[in-house]
Amino acid sequence: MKLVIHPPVEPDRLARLAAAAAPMAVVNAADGAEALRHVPDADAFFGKLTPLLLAAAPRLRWVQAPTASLEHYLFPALAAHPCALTNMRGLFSDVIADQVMGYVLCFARNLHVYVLQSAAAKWGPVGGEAARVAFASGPGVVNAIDRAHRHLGGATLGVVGLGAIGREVARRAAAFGMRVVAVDPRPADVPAEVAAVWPVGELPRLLAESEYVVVAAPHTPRSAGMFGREQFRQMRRDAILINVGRGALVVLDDLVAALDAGELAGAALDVFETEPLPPEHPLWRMPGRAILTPHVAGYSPLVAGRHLDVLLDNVGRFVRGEPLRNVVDKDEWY
Ligand SMILES: NC(=O)C1=CN([C@@H]2O[C@H](COP(=O)(O)OP(=O)(O)OC[C@H]3O[C@@H](n4cnc5c(N)ncnc54)[C@H](O)[C@@H]3O)[C@@H](O)[C@H]2O)C=CC1
Ligand SMILES: O=C(O)C(=O)CO
Repeated sequence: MKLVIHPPVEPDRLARLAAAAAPMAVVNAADGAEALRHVPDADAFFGKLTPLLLAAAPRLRWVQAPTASLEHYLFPALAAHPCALTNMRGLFSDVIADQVMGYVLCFARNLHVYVLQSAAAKWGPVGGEAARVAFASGPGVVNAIDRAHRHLGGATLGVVGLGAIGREVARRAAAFGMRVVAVDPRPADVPAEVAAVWPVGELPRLLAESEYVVVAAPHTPRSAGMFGREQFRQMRRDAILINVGRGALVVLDDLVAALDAGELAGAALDVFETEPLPPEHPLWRMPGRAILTPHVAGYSPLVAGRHLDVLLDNVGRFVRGEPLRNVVDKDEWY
């Protein structure tokens, strides 16, 4: 048996992989040519399999993708191939959900605006001039400053894609007292904290009800462009869109137009149609309404170890003929 790795992994990871794979041979291919020389008798592949490599690998029974997302790894010939495909989903769900709650808290409490004001030594509550009053609220009086600062308790958060990330978001949001609803074509292990899960056709209902809409779905042919002007018009005018799934799901020109038209109140994006987001993009000039992070929601010191654990676990399972972890249902993607 043979496992081909390409692009190559670092020597310490290779040593651990080789130990887990024994007696399967492991080839850490330095370049595409070396990978192509070795795939004809490969049983397993880890890394970026290309259509050329797949066509040259008649014995392949397992492909492990190095990411959770598959738009750069899954192509029609691989989707039609009988080999098992596994991915890295679930490794960063907790830390991504933490970041989502960070966005939610920023918009609820204007923290991102106060960070900008702190840098400029500016005192002034969002929603009004309060230099004259220490605490603006009075008994029974709801003023503009009150209205500009939101309660999370009782607010509705809609999750689009109730997978590993979506479920962690749901648990955290519920802990803040939020009501959580979701759409997902194949919901599984739905947490008790989720009030309702609907099919994707019910997206307009989720958009109409949610103050916060969290996109945590993969980029598939069906989800591309899922959020355009029509969907923004279905959102509440005070809604915040949060995208930690994939950039291709949200049409950014439409988002900018919708923000300008006041069809929604703000957006927090970690992923973009084009990464890096070009410096001339209008979203960079919407402070207060847009929080932009450079595809970092999945980073933490724990993730590299979890990544290696999945790889070692799956290599061992493959050698022993046991069911693999994180098997992808290719029909779900194509
Ligand atoms: N921002 C970042 O750094 C990261 C982003 N991601 C992205 O998040 C995505 C989700 O990751 P996980 O939750 O771990 O994956 P997962 O596979 O556990 O969950 C994805 C969920 O989305 C659902 N889904 C599929 N198509 C849908 C659609 N059209 N509408 C609504 N739901 C749909 C699936 O049924 C599944 O329940 C990944 O595919 C990846 O693109 C993943 C890791 C890091
Ligand atoms: O694994 C993925 O899909 C990622 O986006 C990692 O950051």
